[in-house]
Amino acid sequence: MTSSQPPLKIRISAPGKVILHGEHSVVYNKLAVAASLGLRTQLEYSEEVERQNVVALDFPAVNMLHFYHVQDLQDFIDKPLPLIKSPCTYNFTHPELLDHEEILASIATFIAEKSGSHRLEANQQLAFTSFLYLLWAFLGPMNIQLTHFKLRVKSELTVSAGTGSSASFAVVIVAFFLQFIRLRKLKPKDNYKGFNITNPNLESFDKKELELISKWAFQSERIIHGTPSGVDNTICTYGGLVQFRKGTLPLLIELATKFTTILINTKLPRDTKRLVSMVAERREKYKSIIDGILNSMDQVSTRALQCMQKINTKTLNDFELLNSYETLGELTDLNQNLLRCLGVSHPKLDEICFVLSNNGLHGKLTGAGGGGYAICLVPPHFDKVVVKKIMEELKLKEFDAVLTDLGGCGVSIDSL
Ligand SMILES: Nc1ncnc2c1ncn2[C@@H]1O[C@H](COP(=O)(O)OP(=O)(O)O)[C@@H](O)[C@H]1O
Ligand SMILES: C[C@@](O)(CCOP(=O)(O)O)CC(=O)O
Repeated sequence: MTSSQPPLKIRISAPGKVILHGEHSVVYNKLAVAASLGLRTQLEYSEEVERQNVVALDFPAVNMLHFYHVQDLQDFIDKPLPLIKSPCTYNFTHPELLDHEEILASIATFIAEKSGSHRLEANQQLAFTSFLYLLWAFLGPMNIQLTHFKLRVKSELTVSAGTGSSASFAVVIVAFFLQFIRLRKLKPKDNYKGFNITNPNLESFDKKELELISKWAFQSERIIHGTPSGVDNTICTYGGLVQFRKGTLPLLIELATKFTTILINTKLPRDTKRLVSMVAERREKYKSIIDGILNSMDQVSTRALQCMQKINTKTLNDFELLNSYETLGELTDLNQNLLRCLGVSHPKLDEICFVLSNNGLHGKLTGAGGGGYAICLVPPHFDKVVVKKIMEELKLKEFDAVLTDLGGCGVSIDSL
């Protein structure tokens, strides 16, 4: 991205996530329990490209391969960054100082002017807006002359299905800008605040950097979701198992035990923003009733977390293990019914849960609902032949079903 230095290559990846308990209620400060997935989003940045003066943005998950003139992007990031305080107080460690709405308005104008011939679809527009937002926020205040590059972000996750594709996308882009600044040893322009990078290890991010990545990915989630709770960007940054309550520090739990799940895709698209605002409308109309449901969800998350933590200690005997999984199954049924009361289930999700319960397992939707994925924990003692049979039955009903373990590692800098 900068001239006069050897071409750079960077690879970053981040996991997707599942919410085990607490979707929707987490928006109202209730407890959520989420885990990362083995499925990841991968970013590849390369300055070894054939076309000079051209920036290629390749986001295959949303069918977007666009080319822009380097100078157009340079002019864009050289504009004064809209801030709520003076530039001398800002650098990339202060996302809270951005004038979010003003930046989005400038980006919308830029996209309208420069994307003339490419008519962007809604999912492409959101991805591109998020990229430009982060590009400007990180590199706008830096002394930098952009040159040609190619940025490709591919993903093993299904987009818009509740497994955190947007947070995972945001995390790799943010982590990339941070890594780029570290490798290029960029310095701020005179009118912006200086900063110190204290982590000497260029192959991983330290605690402070991870905090920053999660914070910035939250900004991107605001663009894509409107009013995110913050659970998705947290789990996609840190990986493992996360106990999350809005406004408090997330508690990270390292998984010592294998938690196997079946993930079942209804293949029905859904819109998180719409589902979250639908719950808000329902709450407005039936406040005390919905608050009762949200409080029950908080209790479900608390009990489920206790159970998982017990299992994670690896000290339970067979009987205790069986009991803990039985409780987890009952809590899953309870939560699915509560989510149904909130209006975020779907007949296809209910059908999946019915197939599972008919065969001795328990399922619930995961993420915003309305379609997307259902999740089902498989106890270690559960008959593998029955699991196979269930998966075949689900496939016959045209659902996609995969077995996967929870707890992939968080954002990582991958070797080239
Ligand atoms: N790999 C990706 N590449 C580009 N954009 C992505 C990618 N993954 C997600 N997005 C963006 O995030 C949006 C999906 O967000 P959302 O509906 O919250 O789904 P999810 O529940 O999977 O996070 C897409 O419309 C797109 O704008
Ligand atoms: C419904 C909600 O709790 C989870 C949304 O998850 P997803 O977008 O479906 O991955 C919203 C949020 O936490 O911001």
